[in-house]
Amino acid sequence: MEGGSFVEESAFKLEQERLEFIRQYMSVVIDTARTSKERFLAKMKETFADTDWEENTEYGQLLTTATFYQMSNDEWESLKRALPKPYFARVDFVPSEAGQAERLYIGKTSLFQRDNQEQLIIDWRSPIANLYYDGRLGHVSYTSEGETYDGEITLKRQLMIEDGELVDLRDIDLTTVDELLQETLAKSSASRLTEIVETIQEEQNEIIRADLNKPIIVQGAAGSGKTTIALHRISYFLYHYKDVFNPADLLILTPTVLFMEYIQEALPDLGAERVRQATYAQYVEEAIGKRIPLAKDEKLTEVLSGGNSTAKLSRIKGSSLFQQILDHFCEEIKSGLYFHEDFKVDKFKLYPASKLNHLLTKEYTYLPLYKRVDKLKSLLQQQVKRQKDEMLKKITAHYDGKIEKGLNFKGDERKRKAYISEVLKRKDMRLTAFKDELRNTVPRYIRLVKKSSTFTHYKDLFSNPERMYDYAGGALMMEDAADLCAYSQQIFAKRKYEIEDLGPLLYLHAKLYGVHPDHRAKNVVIDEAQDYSFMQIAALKTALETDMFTLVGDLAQGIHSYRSITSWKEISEKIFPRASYKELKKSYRTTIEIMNEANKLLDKLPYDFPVVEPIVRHGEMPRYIQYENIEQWAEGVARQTAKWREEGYHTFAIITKTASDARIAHKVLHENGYKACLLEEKMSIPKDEAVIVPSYLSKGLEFDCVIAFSYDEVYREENETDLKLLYVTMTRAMHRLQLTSKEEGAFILG
Ligand SMILES: Nc1ncnc2c1ncn2[C@@H]1O[C@H](COP(=O)(O)OP(=O)(O)OP(=O)(O)O)[C@@H](O)[C@H]1O
Repeated sequence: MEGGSFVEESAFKLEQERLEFIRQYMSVVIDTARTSKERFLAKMKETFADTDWEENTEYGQLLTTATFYQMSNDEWESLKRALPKPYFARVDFVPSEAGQAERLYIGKTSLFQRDNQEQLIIDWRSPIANLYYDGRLGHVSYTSEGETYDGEITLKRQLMIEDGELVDLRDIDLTTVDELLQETLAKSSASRLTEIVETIQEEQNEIIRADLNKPIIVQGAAGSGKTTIALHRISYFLYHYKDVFNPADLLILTPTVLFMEYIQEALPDLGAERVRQATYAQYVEEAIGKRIPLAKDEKLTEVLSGGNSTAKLSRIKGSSLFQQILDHFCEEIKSGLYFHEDFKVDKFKLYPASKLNHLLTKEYTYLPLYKRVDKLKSLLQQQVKRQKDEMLKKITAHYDGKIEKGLNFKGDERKRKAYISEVLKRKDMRLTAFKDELRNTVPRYIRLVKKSSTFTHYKDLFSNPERMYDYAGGALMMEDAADLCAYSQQIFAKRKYEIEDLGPLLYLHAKLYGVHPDHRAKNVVIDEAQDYSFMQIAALKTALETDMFTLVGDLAQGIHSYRSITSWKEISEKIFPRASYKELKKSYRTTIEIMNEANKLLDKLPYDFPVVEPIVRHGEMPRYIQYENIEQWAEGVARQTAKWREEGYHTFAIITKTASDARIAHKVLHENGYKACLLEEKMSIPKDEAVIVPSYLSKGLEFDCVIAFSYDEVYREENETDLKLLYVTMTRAMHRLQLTSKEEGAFILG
């Protein structure tokens, strides 16, 4: 323990004793959770053989209640996980009403006494735990189940526990800077995202605990904890709705499979391992139930080399205007479904076409288009069933009447017989035909409605530029409509689609067929949301039939802005009008020196991005290095990373502008005997090797030390995407950053 006044020492000892007891108690609870009472008692005696626990009635009582501890498997698992570090903070709270001080120990999972519900450890997600994150010493209040509780915090203590041992404790008063946060941030990264429950900051806590029944949009600076906070919000959500919500109904959308791997390890710690994860493309395939072959996405590379003639077309396909176009298109598809003939069985009119059309267009509007047709089909089937006997009766009565008349016929006997036999024959034929109709009329009638697949309709949309122009209602130039159609048809001809088609395809599918409930999610978290288009997000909302979204992103890192959003305004106004909007301006990842340098790039962007405030943590100044030849560069990398390793850093990345320089870096390092792994979209990040990664794939990731590398490709100030990519590159570094290039000025700054 550091420091060492008498008071601190005795406090330390008391905390140590409590920790020891709680850990023993937890072990017993864990071990005996599923065993019988007898075994529990034996185990208890054995465990506490040397403890004078019977003397202490409080502890004695506590132990006997452990036998009644009924736990779910999940609780049991999380208790096991919590054993090395059962809690991390203590808050002493004196409620205004009862006046009795409560000692609240806050941990990752709760532990309570079954008989009197006393909380031995309070889950960080519980309402009262908010006192730790939100409350200062002195008067405070918190809300639980709609009720507000007032009181006073008399002590707020951080407890550093490692492998079951209390290592240090720190009391926080009004003036204390958060040393624990500083220490945590100074540590080396593990190439994996971790939970941060001990050091969640107030601005982050507000987002985690924001109204769970409302969508939320978060604009957060690079390294402000967006991904981390989004995962903690999921954990908070699952905790609060654990009795009613299945984690599999929650979906996290990540930019790449690589990123999925990156966040994977934080999920179990947050009790969110069963949450679904997918990329947008994967999800669309699942929702539509078909594989969608995608053309190689070379747009970013084109943009970076100063081109991309199709950027405008990408933007159109992702815009709210395109949603309007698709809505008009669906209207047209709908009018193609109108019934023109009345529905009849035999000679009986069971449903006039006008009534069916009314149901199709006015009554069933809550259903996707083809689902309405399915509903009409079952309606007609029911109608047939209901009226069958009546119709049968009428047909029979008709012929029976004729037979009756025949029987009474007073003329030629031969003619009478022939007449009756003819009537009987006709009756027989009609009844046979009637039975056949009963079975087949509905399917035959419904078959008049021509159904086509989502893909067929989608391709059809691009077959007629005039029609597209009309749908746009003056918001699209004829020339653009023609380009859009010609360009898309060219891709379709190769039996491919492009990324930009995914949103419209999902939207159209949702409108025409709907998404099966098994493939829907009730709550969605989108990370790197700035890289999505309006259309992609609108399609998701329509397909999932919910607006329960958490969107986190950073517009300054919007490297696909030629096809994605450039402001949150339209998203919040047109898609999520109920959403709350929050901003995170502090960066927890990077040192002041690195952040200040990266901030210079924001100034050069044509937007009003706020300057990012780094949390006070100093490091070395980023270094710009010009190498003479590439072999010399490779040697430098080997030397530098070895030095960084000696300084205690573990994760290193060589970040290039695009894949082409990444391949060069990989080749030359390999030839010079340096082991580094070239990261591609579908790989996971190795833990003990430096990685080489193009900037756009490095989004969301972080490394202790970053070497930016430019060989053939330089960053140009006049190109917005270049500025953003360099910003992404620089903000991946937690502690050290070097920018290495063949040419001077390759990194705009320096
Ligand atoms: N309150 C905190 N306590 C400790 N560490 C934190 C805290 N907030 C964020 N961090 C750390 O800061 C780093 C950045 O977090 P994260 O990756 O979630 O940020 P981000 O906003 O998603 O970044 P980017 O937009 O650059 O991808 C992580 O290492 C995370 O653990």
